[in-house]
Amino acid sequence: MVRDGSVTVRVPAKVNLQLAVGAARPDGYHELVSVFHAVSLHDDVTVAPSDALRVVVEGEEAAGVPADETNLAARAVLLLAGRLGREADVLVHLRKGIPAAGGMAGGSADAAGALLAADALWGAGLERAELLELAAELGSDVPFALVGGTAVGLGRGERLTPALARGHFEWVLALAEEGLSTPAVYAEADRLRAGRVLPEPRPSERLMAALRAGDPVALARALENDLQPAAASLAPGLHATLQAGEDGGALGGVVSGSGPTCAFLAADAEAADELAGALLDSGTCRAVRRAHGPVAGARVVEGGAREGRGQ
Ligand SMILES: C[C@](O)(CO)[C@H](O)COP(=O)(O)OP(=O)(O)OC[C@H]1O[C@@H](n2ccc(N)nc2=O)[C@H](O)[C@@H]1O
Ligand SMILES: Nc1ncnc2c1ncn2[C@@H]1O[C@H](COP(=O)(O)OP(=O)(O)OP(=O)(O)O)[C@@H](O)[C@H]1O
Repeated sequence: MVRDGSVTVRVPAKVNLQLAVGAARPDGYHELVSVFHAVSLHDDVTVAPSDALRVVVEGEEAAGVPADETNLAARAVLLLAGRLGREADVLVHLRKGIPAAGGMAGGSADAAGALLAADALWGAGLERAELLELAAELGSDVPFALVGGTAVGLGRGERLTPALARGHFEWVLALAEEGLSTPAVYAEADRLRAGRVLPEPRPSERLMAALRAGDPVALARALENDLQPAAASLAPGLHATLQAGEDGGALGGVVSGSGPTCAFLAADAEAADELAGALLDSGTCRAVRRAHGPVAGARVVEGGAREGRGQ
């Protein structure tokens, strides 16, 4: 939905190629090494002048997304307006293609998109570093949605360094019937690992080498996620989905972030199409999406004077 004076930003979903989770910190967050990878599944966030802050949510993945001030995109607009000392009098329109509570950072993507769109609409001209700082206040995954590509996140995931990566990867995403709550999955991981001495999370050398080489076979073998046992403990159907991906010819598969979406790597576009069909036929998921990565972070696609600003 585009109207006069509006700005639309496209924001990608993410898959975590590696998610190494350390011990819980005193602030309740876990120390991470998160290798983020932006994929072509996306949301479109449109911000337009209005008499008050309003939220409208549409699109094939709109179910379960709040259309009020608790929406992360609305919180982003309120945060930026507060920083600028102005009213947040805009209509925020979300077209959701990223599943909610799916482990693909859909809410974070919308927050990043709303920040960039409102910045452009209001002509605020924030520096990239300022936008990244506001993004980190909104959530650990929000800075990456601005940056995109493939990047390593440290700390609680918000301190980003671009990864040396080449090539283009074909993904098949298996979407689950029910979402999973991110805090609940971290809490389940703590419960499952109670009493164990946890090593400090470190970037996987073989994953980094696979990315540098642009080698999908090596990348598929290196996918790892410390939250996977916790996600599968809360959603036991994930075992069958992962097995169906393997049986359907995936090079490798992993639960994305806190789940329950499963991400499978395919050798090429043709293999990905076949795998998508096999996963759908398996009856182990609600829906299947094809995607490729890496793609750019949040970028203005309509309206606004500074297209591509987020990259
Ligand atoms: C699972 C991931 O998606 C992987 O990228 C992220 O770690 C989650 O990022 P997010 O949804 O942006 O998370 P936030 O909104 O910052 O935090 C939500 C909740 O997740 C848990 N959380 C999040 C990040 C982190 N490093 N440790 C945590 O324990 C905390 O319970 C926190 O209260
Ligand atoms: N714009 C939004 N899109 C989706 N969910 C939102 C949004 N704003 C708030 N929410 C709420 O946040 C919850 C988590 O949503 P989100 O889609 O970000 O989860 P996620 O993809 O699992 O997150 P992550 O991968 O960052 O852990 C939803 O269940 C919903 O109630």
